[in-house]
Amino acid sequence: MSDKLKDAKIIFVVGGPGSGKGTQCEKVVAKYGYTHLSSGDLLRAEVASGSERGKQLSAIMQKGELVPLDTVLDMIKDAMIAKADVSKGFLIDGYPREVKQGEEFEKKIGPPSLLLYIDAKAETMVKRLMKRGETSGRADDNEETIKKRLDLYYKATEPVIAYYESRGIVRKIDSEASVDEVFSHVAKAIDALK
Ligand SMILES: Nc1nc2c(ncn2[C@@H]2O[C@H](COP(=O)(O)OP(=O)(O)OP(=O)(O)O)[C@@H](O)[C@H]2O)c(=O)[nH]1
Ligand SMILES: O=c1ccn([C@@H]2O[C@H](COP(=O)(O)OP(=O)(O)O)[C@@H](O)[C@H]2O)c(=O)[nH]1
Ligand SMILES: [Mg+2]
Repeated sequence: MSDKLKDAKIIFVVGGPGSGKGTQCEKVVAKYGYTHLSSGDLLRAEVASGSERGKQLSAIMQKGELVPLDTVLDMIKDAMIAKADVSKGFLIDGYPREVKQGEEFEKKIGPPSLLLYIDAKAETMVKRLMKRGETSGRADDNEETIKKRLDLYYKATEPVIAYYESRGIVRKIDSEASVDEVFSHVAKAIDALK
């Protein structure tokens, strides 16, 4: 476990593609001043840098597959350490994507105190992502890749929720309602932490 991060408050934000993780995290940042780290955003920043590693990542993400665990975890850890002294807490958005990622995170960084499970119907997620794709410029917001991301979510990521449920830290948030309505439930879950 990392020393600098040993007392850090950690919240995992897990949900399908387009469930609204990023949207809710922004609102948490505004209200609570937490540090928002989206594993997908970190990876996209690496791609945008044009580095050799970024090129490899881009190919994987374009297919909707998962990049190697160590790559993502190192990026998250570096970003957390950079903020450790000033952060009130960390929102880890879009990670863990599979149980193994959660286990490795805890070994290298520490345990989460809450897992926000942002839940929407598959149909809703597809609709939102197709709409977002009109303006997002994200190479993976297209019908074919969305389908693969969804399949992988159900196969690899849903088991993550069951894994943490047994530890009693999962709060399931229905994200079919309006953004503000959903946020009221997110805020309740965070307030209960203190
Ligand atoms: N009605 C409604 N729409 C939402 C809500 N949250 C997000 N959306 C819409 O759904 C789209 C996807 O939301 P994001 O926050 O980008 O979803 P995400 O879970 O971060 O998805 P990835 O970036 O693919 O990880 C956005 O463009 C929003 O317009 C919500 O609570 N209610
Ligand atoms: O821990 C992660 C997070 C993201 N990704 C890759 O980045 C893409 C976009 O992830 P993001 O969380 O932004 O979007 P979502 O999964 O919600 O579509 C995924 O499809 C994966 O290819 C990954 O491999 N590991
Ligand atoms: Mg996102």
